[in-house]
Amino acid sequence: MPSSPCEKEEWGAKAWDFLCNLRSGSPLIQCITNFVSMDLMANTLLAAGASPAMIHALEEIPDFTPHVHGLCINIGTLTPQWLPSMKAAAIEASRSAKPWVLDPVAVSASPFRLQACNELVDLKPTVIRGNASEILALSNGFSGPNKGVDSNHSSMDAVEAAKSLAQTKGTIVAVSGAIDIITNGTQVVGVHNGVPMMQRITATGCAVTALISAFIASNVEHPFEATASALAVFGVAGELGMSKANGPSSLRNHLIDSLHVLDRSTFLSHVRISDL
Ligand SMILES: Nc1ncnc2c1ncn2[C@@H]1O[C@H](COP(=O)(O)OP(=O)(O)OP(=O)(O)O)[C@@H](O)[C@H]1O
Ligand SMILES: Cc1ncsc1CCO
Ligand SMILES: [Mg+2]
Repeated sequence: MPSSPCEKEEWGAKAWDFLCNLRSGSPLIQCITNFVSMDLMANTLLAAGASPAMIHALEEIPDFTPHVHGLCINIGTLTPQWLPSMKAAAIEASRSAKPWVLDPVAVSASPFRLQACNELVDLKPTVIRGNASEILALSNGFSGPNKGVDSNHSSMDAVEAAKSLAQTKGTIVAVSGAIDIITNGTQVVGVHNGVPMMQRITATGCAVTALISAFIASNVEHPFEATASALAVFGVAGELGMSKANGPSSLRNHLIDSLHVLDRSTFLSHVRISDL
């Protein structure tokens, strides 16, 4: 459903305020993530104004995690050795009332991955962010052949699965794609920003999940709106970056630069968030 001009302005102004809160507060975000995404994720957080820390040793969780503002857990290159750190950090975050986000990368690739993901979901992430194939698989408890870490579904195919997952698990669910879908089980919002070439850069999804962690850590009273805002800011940075890029490699750099210099009027003229 297209948004009214008033609704559009309200969402844009809110999303900008949330980015300002992130920039002024510079939250410390712990990321336990896959080897592919570490660089882009850390640089995305820095460009947005947050402070990333890729700390994953089980021995360090009790000392470090209580001091972070937000946590991002991503199972992209999961091994049995990493899972205890992820669970310990999630438990510590919940205990100290810090928001955390789960990225269920390639959840259907194996029963091991699905089981690990289900165990992490039971530790009550504030937000789950995946592509459409991942959210469909997680919601339906499906493990079987899929397209690895990439999606072979449209985000709109996953709206009901996302709502059902949000309702049964009591979390916010975000599905990335041409239209990013954000739901808390009742309300559904769409973000119509971004460019298709963002899919041709590995770990843009992982990076936006980390950005969601920083947005919800900086706006703890409003995790649903902050999640939509993070996706909109990242999408707008992609659009601005694309206007200077020649392909995926230069888009990666221009997206980071655009996120760093993003100003209010440019953001407000590009942001497209609406109720669905
Ligand atoms: N067709 C599209 N048009 C506009 N933006 C898109 C499109 N597809 C993806 N995006 C944007 O690209 C980013 C990454 O989303 P994507 O769904 O590709 O994540 P992903 O599959 O989890 O990626 P990865 O696993 O490589 O990190 C999101 O910000 C999303 O909004
Ligand atoms: C390519 C790839 N493989 C495992 S994680 C990852 C990064 C994108 O999700
Ligand atoms: Mg992904």
